[in-house]
Amino acid sequence: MIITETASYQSGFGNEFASEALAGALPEGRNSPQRVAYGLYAEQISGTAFTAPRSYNRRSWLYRIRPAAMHKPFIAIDDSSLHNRFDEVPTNPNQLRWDPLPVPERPTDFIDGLVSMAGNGGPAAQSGIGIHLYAANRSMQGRYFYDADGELLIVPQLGRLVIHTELGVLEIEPQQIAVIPRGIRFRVDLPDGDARGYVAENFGSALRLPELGPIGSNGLANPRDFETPVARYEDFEGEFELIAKFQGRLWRAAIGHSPLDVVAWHGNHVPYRYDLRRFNTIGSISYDHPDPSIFTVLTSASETPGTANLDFVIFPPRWLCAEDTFRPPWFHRNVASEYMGLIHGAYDAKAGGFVPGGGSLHNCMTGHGPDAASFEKASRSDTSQPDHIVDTMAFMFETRAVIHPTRQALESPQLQQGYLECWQGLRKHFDPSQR
Ligand SMILES: O=C(O)Cc1cc(O)ccc1O
Ligand SMILES: [Fe+2]
Repeated sequence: MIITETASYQSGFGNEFASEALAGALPEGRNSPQRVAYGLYAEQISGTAFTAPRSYNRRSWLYRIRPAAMHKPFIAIDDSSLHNRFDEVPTNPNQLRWDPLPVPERPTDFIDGLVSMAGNGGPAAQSGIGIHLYAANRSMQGRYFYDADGELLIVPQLGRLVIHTELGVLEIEPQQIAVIPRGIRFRVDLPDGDARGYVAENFGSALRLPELGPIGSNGLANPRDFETPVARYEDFEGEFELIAKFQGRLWRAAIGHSPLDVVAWHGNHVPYRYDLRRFNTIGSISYDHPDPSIFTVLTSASETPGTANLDFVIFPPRWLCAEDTFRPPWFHRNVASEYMGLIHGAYDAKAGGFVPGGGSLHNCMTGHGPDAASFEKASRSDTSQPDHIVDTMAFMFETRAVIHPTRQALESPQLQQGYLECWQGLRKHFDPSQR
């Protein structure tokens, strides 16, 4: 079943939201009255320690038809391509690049279509990230999912997703993103049939907006452009399945009703969406290419100040006008590790080979930068004229720890064999007699 009604949203990032699908379902003046209106059950979901500082604390109160505890036992699923085994094969320092996953031919829903490519840390330590791809062609039917291991940042590249969550419905298309908090149950419909994209599974602290420092009180991703759904509930009974991701593997339990039965809720542990085309890009208007941290949409802090567990960074359309400057990304090595994907168009540091739906991995201290063709072009361009970079939307999952590719990523037919060739044509220009 595909539901195409338009979803409704509340605007803002990290707010204390409140929403009810039935008037009067939200208790007034307390969270857990002796009896909740309409015969609902009250249930709290905590996304941070009870005692986390107020500015970090995340929790929501849900008023639902049945409590989350009502389901049959979980049984392990052994053959899933979604997992967190980041130690299966030695991690090599090579520059790696993959072609897009093909959209499957046999019926595959969002959960079955997930393939783990790489990651670091893990759910037990509650730090690090998983990097997964999905390629799917049908809606989840009678199946619901939650991830106890981390928050999910979903970045579609092909096809729309209609994400029905406990707290309401999020619709996203390529160039929009959705974040589903740890533990929140959901199912995904694919209104266009074919769908493909990227998922960062964040085991660490919840994503939040970066500090703006000297930029001031506005800019980058503006808080009011984040949208959280209004309450909407399903009152369905049937022989359904609840899939949990717990400690790196999938578990299945029978459930006799839809767990998306929350009639009203309030709190700040909430799903949200954001349109990357709304990003207010800030860059150099004098000289030099700045560090890519200026493109941070969302960040998951680690215990070390300024050193993120995960930065979600985008490279949107923008003007380049820095003078006497090599304008594309410079050659560099980074103590942090960089997984990149391409949502739309082309990336200005790569003339070929990095295609929408594909991915690249440049790990800690691995040299990378523009390919030979992009270097030659940009080092000769007329920098007295501005360049309008259009038709592009690349992104990076940048993380402080090395990103380990999974066995299935390294054995994948999509792994490009000749990626390093893109730098072999860089010519020696050095001539000590010519300044
Ligand atoms: O490697 C990349 O293409 C990502 C990147 C972009 C940029 O503008 C500066 C540094 C960086 O790592
Ligand atoms: Fe880089």
